Formats: sequence, C-alpha cells, structure tokens
Amino acid sequence: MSLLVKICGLSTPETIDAAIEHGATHIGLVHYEPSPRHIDLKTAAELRRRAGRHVQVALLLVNASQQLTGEALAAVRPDIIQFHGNESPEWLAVVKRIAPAQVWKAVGLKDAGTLERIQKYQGAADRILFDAPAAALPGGTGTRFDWSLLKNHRHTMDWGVAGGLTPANVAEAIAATGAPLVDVSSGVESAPGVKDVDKIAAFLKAARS
Ligand SMILES: O=C(O)c1ccccc1NCC(=O)[C@H](O)[C@H](O)COP(=O)(O)O
Repeated sequence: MSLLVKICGLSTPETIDAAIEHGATHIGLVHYEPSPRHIDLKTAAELRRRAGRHVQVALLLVNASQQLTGEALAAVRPDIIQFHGNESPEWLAVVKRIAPAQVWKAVGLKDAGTLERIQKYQGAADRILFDAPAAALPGGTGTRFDWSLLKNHRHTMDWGVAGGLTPANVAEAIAATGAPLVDVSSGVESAPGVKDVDKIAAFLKAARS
C-alpha cells in the first residue's frame, strides 16, 4: 500500500493548497485553544471546504466535551476526527457509532507498556497515531519518541507515526518503524503555528523518497 502522509495544524488556504499540490493524502485542523495552531470552527469549516475531496481532512480535538464534539462535527464535517487527549475507548465507540467520520486516537508512546494499553482501543478507533508523550501540549511539540519500540511490534490496528518528524528524518523514521502513515506539524513550520510551504514540499518529497 502506498504511504499516507498527513500535514497537521494547517490554518491558511495557501498551506492547504501547498499540501495538496505536493501530494499529502491527509491534512489536520487543530481545534484546541492552547495550541498555536488552534483555529475556530468557522475557519475550520472554510478550510475543510477548500480542501474538498483532494485530501482526507482530520479535525483534531483534545478532551472536548460531548457538546463541543457534536458542534465541531456538524460545523466542519471532517473525514476523520482525531482525539489527542485522554479520551476513553467507550467515548470513541460512541462517536464512531454516530459520526459519519473515521475515529483516530493519538497516544504518547512511552514504553512497551503503552503498546499493551492501547489494545483497549481495538474496535473503537479506526487508527492509532503514535506520537511523543505529552509535554506542555499533548501534541505538536516537535519531540520524537523511541522509534525502536515499534520495530518488531505486531500491529493489530491501522496506525501511523507522528512526533518530531522533519524533512531530514522522515525517511529514517519510515525505515525504522515501517509506518504506513507519517504525520508532521512543527517540522514544517518557520515559527510555532506558521507553516512553511517549502518545508511542506520538502517533507512530502523526503517521505516518498
Ligand atoms: O499541533 C498541535 O498544536 C497540537 C496540539 C495539541 C494536540 C495535538 C496537536 N497536534 C497533533 C498532531 O497530529 C501533530 O501533527 C503531532 O502531534 C506531531 O506534531 P509535531 O511533533 O510537531 O510534528
């Protein structure tokens, strides 16, 4: 299967266009106020429309209330809802039953124990996104986890790798983990929350090299 590449934390039409032009398969829109990449739901809906059917659009929430989750799904109509906090498998299962969207769960990969614990998301999440453990923010921190943890892991769910990826290291990350999907945010920015179209292009080229 060909590699999937998600560019996360986009907030302008220009960077959406660049991600599509250079071959991203997925983009991410962050609705989480503490993030430098936060956008309101109206902007997220506009950018979702801009992306059209050229890429799969993920809307990212962190420990959102039921009400906010419902409002966000109705306003943005994403292809994917990505949960990046401490959301329970039970909550994900509810969303999966009622939402016309895939459900992804991001998990901070600390050690082999994490790989055991995520089994509880089987059937509730359509994909697990392995990221660095949460720091000041739960994601978008530019931090790597120990890729060797995934080396001989037998995956029981669809999955992907995020966390500290850049144009310079993404090929190595794919070789080390065998990831079918890679995800980047701060590694294609010139400042926190400011995406750089040349870095987006370089990341997509390096990922597919
Ligand atoms: O991007 C953010 O600001 C963010 C904030 C809070 C939770 C998740 C967030 N991003 C989620 C992503 O999917 C990022 O692409 C992923 O964490 C990797 O980020 P980075 O290490 O900066 O490439």
